[in-house]
Parts: sequence; C-alpha cells; structure tokens
Amino acid sequence: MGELITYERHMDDYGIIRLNRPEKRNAISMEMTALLKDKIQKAEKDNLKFLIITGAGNTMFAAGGDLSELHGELSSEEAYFRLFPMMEVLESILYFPVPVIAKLNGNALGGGCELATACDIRIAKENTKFGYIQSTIGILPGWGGGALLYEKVQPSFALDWITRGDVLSVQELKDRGWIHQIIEEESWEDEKYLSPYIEKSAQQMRLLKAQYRAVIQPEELRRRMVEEVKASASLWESEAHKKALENFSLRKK
Ligand SMILES: CC[C@H](C(=O)O)C(=O)SCCNC(=O)CCNC(=O)[C@H](O)C(C)(C)COP(=O)(O)OP(=O)(O)OC[C@H]1O[C@@H](n2cnc3c(N)ncnc32)[C@H](O)[C@@H]1OP(=O)(O)O
Repeated sequence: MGELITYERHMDDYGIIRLNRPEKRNAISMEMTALLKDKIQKAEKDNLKFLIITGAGNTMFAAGGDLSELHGELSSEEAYFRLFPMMEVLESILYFPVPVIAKLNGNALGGGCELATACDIRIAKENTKFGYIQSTIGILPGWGGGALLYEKVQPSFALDWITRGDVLSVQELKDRGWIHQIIEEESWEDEKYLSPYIEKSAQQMRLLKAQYRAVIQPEELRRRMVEEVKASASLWESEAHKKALENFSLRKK
C-alpha cells in the first residue's frame, strides 16, 4: 500500500504531494492529516517553483474526511478537536511560499473540495465533478474550506453551493471561476499544461504568491476558519448528521 501521503521533488523544481489511499477514495484520515502537515513543511524547505497536491488513482481526488474517524458518536467537542488539525493544513497551503496547484485527478466531495479550495490554482481532468456536500449530511464544511471558498469565487455563489450541497460539473465550476483549467484525459499525463509554471523562476513564483496572499487578511481569515470548525462541530450531534453517517455505513450491508 505504501505511504499514505507521498512527497517528491520533480527535476523541473516543483513538488508533488499525493494522497495515496485510493482503496478508500483518498478519504483523509487523522494520520494523513499529520503526514500532510509534515510533507508541506518538508516542501517549504525545497525552494520549489510551485507545489502540486493530487490524488492517487483515477476515481477521486479525495472523498473528504475519513468518516470512520469523523463518526456520529463523537461529541461536538471531540469533533472540533478532530477537525481542527486539517484546518491548520489548509492554512499552511494558503501561506505556502509559492503557488500550490490542486491537480484534480478525479472527483472531490466534502473536505476534498475544501482541500482543493485551499490551493491557489485548480486544474481538473475532464468529466470530473465536485461537491461541497457537507450540508446534505447535516453539518457544514469543517476544515475552513467554506471560509476559503468565499475568497475564491463570487461569495453569493459560494453561499449557494455550500447551502445546496450540490455536486457540480467541472465545466460549471470553470464557468464560476473555481476551476482554472480542464484537461482532456489523453493530455493528463504529459503535463504540457504545467509548462507556463515550470518556465518561471522560483523567485518570480515566490513574488507572485506573496502578492496574491497580500490580498487576504490572514488574521481575519483564520478567525473565520476557526469559527467554521466550531460551527461544523456544533452540528455534529444533530439527528440529521447521525442519520446520514448511519446511512453511509449501512449502504453496502
Ligand atoms: C467530516 C467533515 C469533512 C468536512 O466537510 O470537512 C467531510 O469531508 S464530511 C465527508 C464527506 N464525504 C462523503 O460523505 C463521501 C462518502 N463516500 C461516498 O459517497 C462514496 O464512497 C464515493 C462517492 C466517494 C465513492 O463511491 P464508490 O462507489 O466509488 O466507492 P465506495 O463507496 O465503495 O467506497 C470505496 C471505499 O472507500 C471508502 N470511503 C469512501 N469515502 C470515504 C470517507 N469519506 N471516509 C471513509 N471511507 C470512505 C468506503 O467506505 C469504501 O471502503 P470499503 O472498505 O471498501 O467499504
């Protein structure tokens, strides 16, 4: 099975972090959260031009939080402490010194969309779909990825997507500005679409990211991300959430 989170430095001076749990649709466990934090800290030291975050396999970028850990028996307080570490990972992506590209190899749901949103640029394979589905399972985004979504797209669209909990097509999300590029299946592996980033110097990329990050008020955004974790946790013990998780666990029985 190998490492749950891998990091490698490409010879063209960019880094690749991969969620490597395809048998569980790259659902992000507490262990993976800690590994993500470590790999991002390691990548920070590598003087990269940019960092890619992607998923193993062709089905999912990430299926969100690991529901076997983020389960319905948790109290709101326990849920808060299980959600918080991934909020800090999303924050570390925001403050990573060069642009972070979500290379969306497959679909993403829930926290998988939050992780993608925390990245600066989203490049997706054709025919993929993405859903901030948290509201349909009785909670709300719980890693700060809702607060981040308001920074990345039209706030009224962000509110509607999070509220409805729809799974949307990659084309609609490109039209809304959440997806930057859609890549045909046959072109996905040759990565010519990365050339415009590879051709820039590490110094240019650092300055570009610093200029982008300056737009965001870090203290205010962190406050809103922490409030989001509290809000999601506050709904943890709701009947709707418990029922949704029970349905997920019973779906194959
Ligand atoms: C907790 C808060 C967090 C946030 O919002 O911050 C969240 O992300 S909430 C969680 C949101 N995600 C989900 O609700 C997705 C649940 N999964 C599914 O709907 C499906 O598994 C899907 C559509 C991702 C893939 O369906 P498919 O038919 O292709 O595969 P299986 O359903 O058979 O799943 C394969 C295998 O993966 C395990 N799995 C999938 N998703 C999760 C998950 N989120 N947590 C834990 N495990 C997951 C699934 O149980 C299967 O395992 P197996 O041992 O083979 O039964």
